[in-house]
Amino acid sequence: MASATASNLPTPSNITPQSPSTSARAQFPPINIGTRRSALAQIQARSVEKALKDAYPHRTYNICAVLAQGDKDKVTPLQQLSQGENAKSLWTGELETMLEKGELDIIVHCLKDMPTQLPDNLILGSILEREDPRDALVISPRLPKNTTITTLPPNATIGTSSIRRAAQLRRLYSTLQFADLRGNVGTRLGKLDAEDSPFAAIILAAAGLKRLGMEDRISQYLSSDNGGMLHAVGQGALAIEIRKNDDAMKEMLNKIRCERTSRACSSERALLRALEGGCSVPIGVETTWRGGNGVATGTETAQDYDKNRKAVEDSQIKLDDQELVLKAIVVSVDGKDSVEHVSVQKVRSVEEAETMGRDVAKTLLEKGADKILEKINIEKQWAAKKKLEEISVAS
Ligand SMILES: NCc1[nH]cc(CCC(=O)O)c1CC(=O)O
Repeated sequence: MASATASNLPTPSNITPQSPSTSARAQFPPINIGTRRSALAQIQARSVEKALKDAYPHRTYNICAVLAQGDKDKVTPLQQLSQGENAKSLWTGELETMLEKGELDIIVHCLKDMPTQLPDNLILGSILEREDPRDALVISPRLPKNTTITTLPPNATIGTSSIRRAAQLRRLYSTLQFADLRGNVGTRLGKLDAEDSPFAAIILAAAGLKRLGMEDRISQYLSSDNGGMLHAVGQGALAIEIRKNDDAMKEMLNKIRCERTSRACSSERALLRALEGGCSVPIGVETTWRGGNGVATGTETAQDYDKNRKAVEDSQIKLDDQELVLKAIVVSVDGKDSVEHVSVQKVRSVEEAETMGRDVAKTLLEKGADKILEKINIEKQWAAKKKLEEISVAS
């Protein structure tokens, strides 16, 4: 009889209790997640682990935090470190070797730190939803709380090792001074706050401060309409690097990617790739979305920024029908020469976004960015040559 047959089948009460996750855990090896060792890097890795866990709760995950070469050498100016063959793997070299060997399955990066060209057998597997991409002004605790980039004392020294940041600020605020400031976010804040600090303020990515829960240190959000600063390519977005042939991982990552961020950041990266800039070349960008019929967007004021961004993202207008606004600037190191361009366009895929980025690069070059970049490259070669001489004298 049907009922007798049915009662012979295993039911929840007569099988050995075993949750689906236990059996799956035995079946699948853990996913090894690589990251750098800073507090921020580890928070980022945990947020990716969480996103993966939510999407694939039956899998297990390990986070492996590795000390990068760029974190070890705190003396050589960044501009010189990013020279030659190994330039591109300064922050990611060790991790990439582990990924290639299969010791890791994914690496979590700040997209900003990822070179536009990856090793042959590795790819960018996924770009996650972007956090605030803007730069932020963080002032010394000795200055009045409402101090902004325009009300800093004359000749104030800004701590930053980013020539993109320094060049853009030199261009607009000629009295400001700049001094090298390296280390992870905590180190930089510590140097700003120290009794004998030479710095009146520093510039950091808002995303990093927000992820660290230190949003309250932000005195001013900088953007095209606020302080006249464009952020770095990919700033504020997390990216995952995987082995090119790891189809299973590609499939898994599809569940945690963000199409909007992928399109915006791909346009930025295509632009950078076409200009052949290394990480320290002064190229600033800003991508925002404009939602169809009159929905507000952009970067009108620091306060409106989040509101407008959310308004467009939550609007009924489909992503395909929204317009991507890509602003870009190339600045000479001294801030005296600059070329800007703004393009507004619907992009219906990552590929279309990349084409848009390349087109903007072409326009910038035609407008004179070629001369600015040429000069920077000559100066870089000089610095590299000097560094080589130093090394050969020392060894
Ligand atoms: N240069 C290091 C770096 N790489 C990414 C971030 C911030 C986080 C992000 O962009 O996602 C930072 C720190 C900073 O610039 O303040």
